[in-house]
Amino acid sequence: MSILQADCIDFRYPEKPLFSQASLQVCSGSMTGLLGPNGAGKTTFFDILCGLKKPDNGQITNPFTQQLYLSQTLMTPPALRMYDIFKMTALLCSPAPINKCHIQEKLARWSPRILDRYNEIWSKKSSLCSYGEKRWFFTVSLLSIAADFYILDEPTAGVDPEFRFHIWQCLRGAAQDGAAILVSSHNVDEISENCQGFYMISQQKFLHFEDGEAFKYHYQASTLDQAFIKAACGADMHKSSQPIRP
Ligand SMILES: Nc1ncnc2c1ncn2[C@@H]1O[C@H](COP(=O)(O)OP(=O)(O)OP(=O)(O)O)[C@@H](O)[C@H]1O
Repeated sequence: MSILQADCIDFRYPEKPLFSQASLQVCSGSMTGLLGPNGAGKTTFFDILCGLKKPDNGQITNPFTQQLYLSQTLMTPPALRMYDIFKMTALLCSPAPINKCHIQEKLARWSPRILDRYNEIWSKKSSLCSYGEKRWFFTVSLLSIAADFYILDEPTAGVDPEFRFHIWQCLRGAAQDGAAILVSSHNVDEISENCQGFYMISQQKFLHFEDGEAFKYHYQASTLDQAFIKAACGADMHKSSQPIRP
């Protein structure tokens, strides 16, 4: 098993410290979640992992050789069709030529009921696609490009429940095929249901939880959202047993 290891990462913007001695692991063949309130630093951390930003201190050991990063915002040239945009993306980031049959073969294994809609969006002009359609189309297309490490920044944001389901099916399929997946979301339910463990950014650290129950237990919360709010407020359950009421 290959493991990406981020050790004791410190990072600050001039006006804002984000990480202090923050550590995290991502293993091949599994999905790891990253949760954190708005502005906690999820995107910044992904940028650090991809070498787009340098940490002030700490070390990243990354054994993966082919990594793909789906950023939070998608901008597509309105005049182009979705397949043209995907082909340009694949030219830039796929180690081998990739065609539609190749993508369909993977989607048929991972989440077959997505295929009809995928084919429909494939030939649609980008200007005629909704944001949610673009989001799920590029997420599942990216997963069909061969890589050993996928980083996805809020892939399900703005996507309806049916296509959120397909996205998670495809993520699960890619992990079962051996990839390491690191995925962020604000939806604690979907992260805890789908990931094999997750990290919550709290007090500039990455706190690891095996599952949603452990998360609720740690924050003495009755719901996952309540646990999230307590973590976001920086409740330190080792120092205080005072519950923070959302
Ligand atoms: N280049 C920059 N210079 C200064 N501050 C920045 C810069 N980029 C981001 N920030 C600030 O750093 C903080 C973390 O931003 P980041 O986008 O990493 O958070 P996030 O956890 O991904 O947020 P969200 O959940 O809203 O997407 C924010 O307060 C943001 O305003």
